[in-house]
Amino acid sequence: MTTKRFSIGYALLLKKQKSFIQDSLVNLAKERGIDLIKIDTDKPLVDQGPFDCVLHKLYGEEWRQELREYLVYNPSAIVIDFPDAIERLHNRISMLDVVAEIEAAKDDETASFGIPKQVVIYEPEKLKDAKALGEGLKFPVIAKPLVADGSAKSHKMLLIFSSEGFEKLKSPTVVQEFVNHGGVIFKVYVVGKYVKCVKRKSLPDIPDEKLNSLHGSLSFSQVSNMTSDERNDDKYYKMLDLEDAAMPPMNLITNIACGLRKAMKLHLFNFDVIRDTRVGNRYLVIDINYFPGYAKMPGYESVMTDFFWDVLNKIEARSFNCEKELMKLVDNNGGCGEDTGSHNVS
Ligand SMILES: O=P(O)(O)O[C@@H]1[C@@H](OP(=O)(O)O)[C@H](OP(=O)(O)O)[C@H](O)[C@H](OP(=O)(O)O)[C@H]1OP(=O)(O)O
Ligand SMILES: Nc1ncnc2c1ncn2[C@@H]1O[C@H](COP(=O)(O)OP(=O)(O)O)[C@@H](O)[C@H]1O
Ligand SMILES: [Mg+2]
Ligand SMILES: [Mg+2]
Repeated sequence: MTTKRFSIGYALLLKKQKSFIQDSLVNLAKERGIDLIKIDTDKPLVDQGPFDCVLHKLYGEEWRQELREYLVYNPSAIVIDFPDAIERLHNRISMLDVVAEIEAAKDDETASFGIPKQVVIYEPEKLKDAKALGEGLKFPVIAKPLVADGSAKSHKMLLIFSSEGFEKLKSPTVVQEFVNHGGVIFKVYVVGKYVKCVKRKSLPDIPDEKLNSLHGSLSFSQVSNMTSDERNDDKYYKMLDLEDAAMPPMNLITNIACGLRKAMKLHLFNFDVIRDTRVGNRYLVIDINYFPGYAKMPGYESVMTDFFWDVLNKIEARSFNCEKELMKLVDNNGGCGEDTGSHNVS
């Protein structure tokens, strides 16, 4: 008896291909009857395959059209994930708005979650002092580029201690309250129903007493991805032991992960969480990333292969079908319809 083989076409930037498409993943998937095949982005997608599934981290209207056309000619194919759903993660305001959508229903008695106070500034050059930021925001703050499109620029942040620090801001920016969190962030990787939380080093706390002596701003980028050499240069990181940091309650993390997954209609993402040390049992979501660096997740090969298998064997089918319905609605009406199918997924 021959068992059916499946094919997954992947369209990823070279950097992502190098980190994600490792031999260990390709071989494990192959053993489970799944062939991972590179999509040639210089050729029309419809001329390639046929693929049972398309996995991608590419953006832009042209690519969206290619996916649409592919589904017209291959109506049974599955696209992970739908570009319209990914899009909200390219803006640091719409990205975190979704947390409020799931907030009320999911707090439990022992811990709560939310997002830090933040405002969006479209013309930062006109910003003179913190009062213009409105009620409730106080120094220090972090300025983050509004656009989170994966470019190096979109990861460049400024930690601002006083009004002079605003002088450096140029493009539309989210100004977010810096929350002391013990120098540790929790990265929660979501792959379909699978949820994995890991600890990473973050920015050090800024004690109130120290704030008076700090002025202007300090720039930084992708702290949690710093190499150990970079960190070893810094005495704060030498002192900080990740092992000592307590993990957040797993039921809270799983609730947030499931809530986000359903609300965003996405299957592949991670989110960064910090523990507000002023409160202790309050957790703040600060960042959500589409298709993050899964290869850094322990045992990523089997997690991804299990997910692919579930998708291809239609265990995850209803939520994907829902996205296809949405795609039709977008085609016909230029807008999104109601979510009808993703709530069956736990
Ligand atoms: O490259 P990696 O493995 O560090 O993964 C990056 C992610 O790191 P993480 O898994 O959260 O530690 C990274 O997460 P952060 O934004 O640094 O929290 C992003 O997801 C990044 O993608 P993009 O630049 O926003 O498109 C991810 O980059 P790409 O691999 O998608 O280019
Ligand atoms: N509100 C905040 N309070 C304290 N630290 C923060 C806050 N927001 C971000 N950080 C720190 O800055 C880092 C980068 O911010 P993040 O929003 O995750 O951007 P990126 O998309 O570049 O990862 C985080 O990993 C964390 O170390
Ligand atoms: Mg982040
Ligand atoms: Mg990010």
